[in-house]
Amino acid sequence: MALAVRMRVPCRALLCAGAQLRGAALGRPEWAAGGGDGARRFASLRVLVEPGAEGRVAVMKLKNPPVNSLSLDFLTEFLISLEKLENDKAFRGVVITSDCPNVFSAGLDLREMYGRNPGHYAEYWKAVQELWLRLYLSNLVLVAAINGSCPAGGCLMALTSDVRILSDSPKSVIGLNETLLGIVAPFWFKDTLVNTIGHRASERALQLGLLFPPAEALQVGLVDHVVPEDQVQSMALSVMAHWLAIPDHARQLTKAMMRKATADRLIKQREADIQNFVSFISRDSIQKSLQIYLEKLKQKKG
Ligand SMILES: CC/C=C\C/C=C\CCC/C=C/CC(=O)SCCNC(=O)CCNC(=O)[C@H](O)C(C)(C)COP(=O)(O)OP(=O)(O)OC[C@H]1O[C@@H](n2cnc3c(N)ncnc32)[C@H](O)[C@@H]1OP(=O)(O)O
Repeated sequence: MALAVRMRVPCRALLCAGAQLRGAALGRPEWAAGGGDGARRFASLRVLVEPGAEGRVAVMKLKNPPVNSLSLDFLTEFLISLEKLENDKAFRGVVITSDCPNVFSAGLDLREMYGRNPGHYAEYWKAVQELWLRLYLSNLVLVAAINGSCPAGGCLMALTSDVRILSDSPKSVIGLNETLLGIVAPFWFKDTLVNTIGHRASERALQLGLLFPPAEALQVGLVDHVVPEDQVQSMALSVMAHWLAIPDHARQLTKAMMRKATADRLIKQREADIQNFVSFISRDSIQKSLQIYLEKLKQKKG
């Protein structure tokens, strides 16, 4: 069954309309409701949304195999799902987790940033900005249940949550590793990290492109809890219950007070940030770095 998606904000409507057009062009239904409580359970190709046990909490499962890279299609579907949850007053909190084994998200999809044209880079970057803004300023309580590797854009996504739970596994490394790819984390990635772990720790982590293993991630404050893999989800729900005990209006105003100035920095210069990205990513030297990195990823297998 196709579900209608109502949009409140014009620029979001444009982004989402784009996704529906892309979906239609590919000849597939964009949304399917399922289960007895179909109004509350919905899925797109790449994002599965299930109500949590108590109904006030939804669990969003990222399912863009093999590594949940943040492709344009994925971002668009994720944003539509989030919008639906924000608009449904029954939901007060969302747990974000991965449906792909051992990987929370591999971050931005390198194929969206390599060998494309400037128009594509601009469209892609706008969607990345939108993801960050919508998550960072969300009125919902967001808990990231990080059940695997969480580099770069995956880490950024997790950093927008109110709480981060990381699985205690050697694969579960987390950090902004952009410099290792020969690229530079944008200022709003950096701001989000600084707001979480402070200036000095961020400077070191960003310059060295550090990917922190669980114990170090906990120590530096990048995550709030490290638990065995099979307890990530239950821990996320238990932390969520704690946060939901606070009246929404007071918590939401406090969250906005803490985060608005950071978000406003990007909002005020969104277009310039897109142009920066397009000219940076289009440079021959950057394209070369991305090519080498992609080749390294492929060679890892052979
Ligand atoms: C002055 C400056 C101004 C402006 C700057 C503006 C912008 C620049 C900054 C842009 C910001 C970028 C942030 C990012 O998120 S970049 C992405 C960084 N991500 C990574 O480094 C992670 C790479 N992946 C991995 O390390 C591993 O894949 C991972 C540990 C996640 C999982 O390992 P696993 O062994 O399970 O899988 P693999 O065999 O490695 O991968 C499976 C296939 O998936 C492909 N892959 C992996 N990651 C990505 C990705 N991010 N995008 C696209 N594709 C990816 C990989 O190549 C394999 O493909 P196949 O070989 O099967 O075809």
